[in-house]
Amino acid sequence: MENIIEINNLNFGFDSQKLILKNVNLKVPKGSIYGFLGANGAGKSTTMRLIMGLFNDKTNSVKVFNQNVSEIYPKALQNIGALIDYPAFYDHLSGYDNLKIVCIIKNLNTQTIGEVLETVGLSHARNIKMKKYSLGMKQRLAIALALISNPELLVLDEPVNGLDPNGMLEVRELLIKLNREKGVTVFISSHLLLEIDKMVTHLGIISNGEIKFEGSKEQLNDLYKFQKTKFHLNDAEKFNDVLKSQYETELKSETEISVVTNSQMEIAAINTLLVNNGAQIYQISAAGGLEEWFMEITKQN
Ligand SMILES: Nc1ncnc2c1ncn2[C@@H]1O[C@H](COP(=O)(O)OP(=O)(O)OP(=O)(O)O)[C@@H](O)[C@H]1O
Repeated sequence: MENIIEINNLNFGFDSQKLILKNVNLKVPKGSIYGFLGANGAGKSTTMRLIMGLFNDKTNSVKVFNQNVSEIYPKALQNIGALIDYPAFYDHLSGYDNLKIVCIIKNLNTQTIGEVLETVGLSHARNIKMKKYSLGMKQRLAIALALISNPELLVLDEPVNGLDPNGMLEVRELLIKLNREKGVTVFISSHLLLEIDKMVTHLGIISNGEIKFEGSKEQLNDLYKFQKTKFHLNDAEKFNDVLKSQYETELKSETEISVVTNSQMEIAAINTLLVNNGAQIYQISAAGGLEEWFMEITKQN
């Protein structure tokens, strides 16, 4: 599959004393919605700025559209819509007029404004002054701004930050629509795993400047799904002794054991072993799931 963004062995720091990004490798397939996840300060914005050529990568480790970043800008900016910092809008002007100003400055056709406002669901508010826009509407106008040159790639840094669940839903539905209907590749950063998980096809997880996971959604699901399984049962201490020679276990309470498991078959085998040893099983459940797993791998250390 063709990659629209590719980063190979990137090391980057603002001074020679401290690396902010450490041996970062990242591949954003064309046509994907790629979620770039990490806690505050993990290095997401720095990576995005390097992709956009806003920070200088002297090592030529970052490629966009198969070319070194240092060679493609500013021309390639026509083909990339970016939302890195929240854009400065004029509050006393309408959404339409704000976009018009940008079109004039960038020498773009103002006729596309109507279509872009339609895409982001703001046609009804095109003549309303921005000061009356909700946060969700402002965010969608910011995305409209990124879309104005009809780009192939969208690079969005925390576009759902500060939005309420409704605003997040609006932005999510918009991005999925752009991806499905217009084939736009979306590279989106966030620290909100559960929100991002609802829209992405691919994920990269960064922690403390290092990529901890990269792959498709399916690969991610396979990875965390069977990691730990909780067995709720009688006399957990006794049955923990039964399991611990064969499995990696943790005694959680008098009635709970957590076991590292790698497949459904293994969960069934443990269950049989426990029952054959006289255990009464009350409940079997996955420990934590995606969010717990994410917290674990993004723990700053
Ligand atoms: N211009 C800069 N000069 C020096 N250090 C910086 C600069 N920009 C960012 N950093 C540092 O780089 C590290 C990564 O920051 P970055 O903004 O990339 O993280 P982030 O994952 O985007 O986090 P957040 O969600 O908080 O924006 C942080 O320790 C930050 O303090």
